[in-house]
Amino acid sequence: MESNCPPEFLAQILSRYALPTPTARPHVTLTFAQSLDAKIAGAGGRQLVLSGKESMIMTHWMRTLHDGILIGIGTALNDDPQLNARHLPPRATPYALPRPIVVDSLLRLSPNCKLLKNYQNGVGRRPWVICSALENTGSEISHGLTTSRLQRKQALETAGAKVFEISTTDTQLPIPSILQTLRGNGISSVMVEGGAQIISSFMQEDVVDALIVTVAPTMVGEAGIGYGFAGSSPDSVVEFQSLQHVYTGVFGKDSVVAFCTDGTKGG
Ligand SMILES: NC(=O)C1=CN([C@@H]2O[C@H](COP(=O)(O)OP(=O)(O)OC[C@H]3O[C@@H](n4cnc5c(N)ncnc54)[C@H](O)[C@@H]3O)[C@@H](O)[C@H]2O)C=CC1
Ligand SMILES: Nc1nc(O)c(N)c(N[C@@H]2O[C@H](COP(=O)(O)O)[C@@H](O)[C@H]2O)n1
Repeated sequence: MESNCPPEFLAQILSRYALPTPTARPHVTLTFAQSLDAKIAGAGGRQLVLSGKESMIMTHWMRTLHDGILIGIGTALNDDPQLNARHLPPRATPYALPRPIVVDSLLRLSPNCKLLKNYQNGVGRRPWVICSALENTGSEISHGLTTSRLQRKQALETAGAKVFEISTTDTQLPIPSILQTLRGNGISSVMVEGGAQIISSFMQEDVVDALIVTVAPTMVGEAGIGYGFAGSSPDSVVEFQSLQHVYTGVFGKDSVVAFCTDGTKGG
C-alpha cells in the first residue's frame, strides 16, 4: 500500500456513499480489529493493539473519509482514544478529521478525556456526546456516579462537548434514534469503531452499509472480550443477506475483509 494515498478498496466502499444518503440515518461503516479467536480486547477489557502499522494506517484513512466517528462510553472510558488521523503522512492540506461522537447514556465521559483536550487545544473537532434524557435511570449508583446529571452535563459542556439528549426508557439508547439525531445534525456518514456492545447493537439493527474487519494473526484467549449477537442460537446462524463481499486484502501482517450493501438499503 502506498503510504500517501488510500487503497483502492476504500474508494470502492466510499463510492457506495456517493449514492443519496438515507433520510433517516447517515451511511454507516462498522469497523474494528479482532484476533483470530474473534476478540477485540484483552481480559477485563484491556486495550490491545491488534492492528499492525499498515492496517492501522488504513483505519486512519477511513476516519478521514467519514463525517463522524462513533464509539461507546465503554471504549471512551477504557481507551481514552483520540480518534484522529495521526498515523497518516503529513501533507500541506490538512486531513478532514471526523467528528468524535460518544454514545454515553449517563454522561460518564470524563471532562479531562483526550477528545476534549484535543478540541481545547485546537487539534480535534468538537466532540458530541449522546445521552439519555432520563433524569434517573437507576444505574447511576452502580457506576459510582456521585454528581447530579445536570452537574455532569454542565462539566462536559464547559469542557467543550456538545450534548444531545435522546428520549429513552432505559440506559440503552436506541440505535435508530442515535442515527436520526446524527443525520438531523448534518452527519452524512459515520464510522462506528466499537466497542463490543456497540458492535453488537449495530449488527442487531441491520443498519450497516459497510463492514470492515481487520483480522490480526493473534490469539487472545477465552478471557478476552468478544462481541455477541443475540439473534443467534446454538443450532442456527444469522445471515446478513444484504452485505456482499467486496474486498479481502493483506495489510502487513493483517488481513482486512470488507463487505458492503448495494447501497439501496434505506432507513
Ligand atoms: N479492537 C477494536 O477494534 C476495538 C476494541 N475496543 C474495545 O472494546 C472495549 C469496550 O467495549 P464495551 O465495554 O462493550 O463498551 P462500548 O464502547 O461498546 O460501550 C457500551 C456502552 O455504551 C452505552 N450504550 C448506550 N446505548 C447503547 C446501545 N444501544 N448499544 C450498546 N451500548 C450502548 C452503554 O452504557 C454501554 O455500556 C474496550 O476494551 C476497548 O478496548 C473498542 C473499540 C474497537
Ligand atoms: N483499528 C484498530 N485496531 C486496534 O488494534 C485497536 N485497538 C483499535 N481500537 C480502536 O481505536 C481507538 C483508539 O484510537 P486512537 O489510537 O486513540 O486514535 C480505540 O478506542 C478503539 O476504538 N482499532
